[in-house]
Amino acid sequence: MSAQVLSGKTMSESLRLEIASRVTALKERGLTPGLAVILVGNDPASEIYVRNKGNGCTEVGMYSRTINMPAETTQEELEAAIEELNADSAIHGILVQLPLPKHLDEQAALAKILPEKDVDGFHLINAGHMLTGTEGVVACTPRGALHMIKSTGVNLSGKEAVVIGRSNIVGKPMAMLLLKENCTVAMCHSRTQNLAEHTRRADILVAAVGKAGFVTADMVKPGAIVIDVGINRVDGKVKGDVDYDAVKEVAGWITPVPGGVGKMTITMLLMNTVEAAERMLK
Ligand SMILES: NC(=O)C1=CN([C@@H]2O[C@H](COP(=O)(O)OP(=O)(O)OC[C@H]3O[C@@H](n4cnc5c(N)ncnc54)[C@H](OP(=O)(O)O)[C@@H]3O)[C@@H](O)[C@H]2O)C=CC1
Ligand SMILES: Nc1nc(=O)c2c([nH]1)NC[C@@H]1CN(c3ccc(C(=O)N[C@@H](CCC(=O)O)C(=O)O)cc3)C=[N+]21
Ligand SMILES: [Mg+2]
Repeated sequence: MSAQVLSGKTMSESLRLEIASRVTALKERGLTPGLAVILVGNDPASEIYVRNKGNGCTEVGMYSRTINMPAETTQEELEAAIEELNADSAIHGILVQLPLPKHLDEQAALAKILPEKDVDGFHLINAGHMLTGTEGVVACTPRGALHMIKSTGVNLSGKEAVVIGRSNIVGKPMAMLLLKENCTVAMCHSRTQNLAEHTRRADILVAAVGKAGFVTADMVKPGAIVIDVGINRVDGKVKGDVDYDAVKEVAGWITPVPGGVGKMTITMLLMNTVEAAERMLK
């Protein structure tokens, strides 16, 4: 038996129709939702992501702006660009593409974004909402991944969830969302001993490691929900963190790369932006 494929493309199509109709409703009230992306330097992977975001905005009728800044931009210049977008009434969502060049302070830059315009959910206020389970902006990748997990219809309460990776942008918020769904959650990382013993217990396994083909079939419990967050460039192709062909013979559900979590991340970014615009009309 081969796993059911959870298509981020198919799920995004219906979600983007819903987003587009909410954009239309806002436009009828005189407000066009706007998303601004700040890109410092020219990392090729970031440029693909920025392009996909721009196309997504066009697809749902949103306004999109990309601010390209040179690699040698100073902290003061970056923060001034953020402040300008905070004050701009055409902009409802601000995203600072990470990672920033090494000389820049990421946390200080994120702290400058108005929490209401922080559509990434990376500001400390939104990170705090995530930790306390109160209402705030939920980070796009974990939000998209949870949507895919829920689409299986499996009752998550009491299930074993294992997240590999503990970054602030993926692993940690993903673990918090699964905890909120009453999963028993383990967060694994590079210091974890006997990783496969943890992953083999997982009813829900999320891989956010950044290593192509890292999760092999022997690490997966038969019938598990396997969510592949990884985006790795291998010989010019995009590959996930999961050894897809082998794992799909063991898992119950699996997400492809591309066309999986990455697609949903963009969709949830559009969702967070339309929600930010709606809050401004309330
Ligand atoms: N699909 C999407 O929308 C998105 C995809 N990504 C992709 O997801 C992946 C992860 O991204 P991100 O969280 O930012 O990456 P980071 O590099 O910030 O984090 C990687 C995590 O993996 C852990 N790790 C590394 N090696 C091992 C190992 N051998 N065993 C167990 N754990 C290990 C690290 O542990 P430690 O903390 O101990 O160092 C760390 O917690 C990347 O491929 C990235 O491109 C990222 C964002 C969005
Ligand atoms: N402030 C900030 N927020 C982020 O959310 C953020 C970030 N910085 N830095 C980089 C990572 C990476 N990330 C991706 C999102 C979507 C795709 C994506 O669109 N993937 C498609 C296309 C992949 C392809 O090019 O083929 C897919 O998987 O189908 C990829 C990668 C967001 N991140
Ligand atoms: Mg990182």
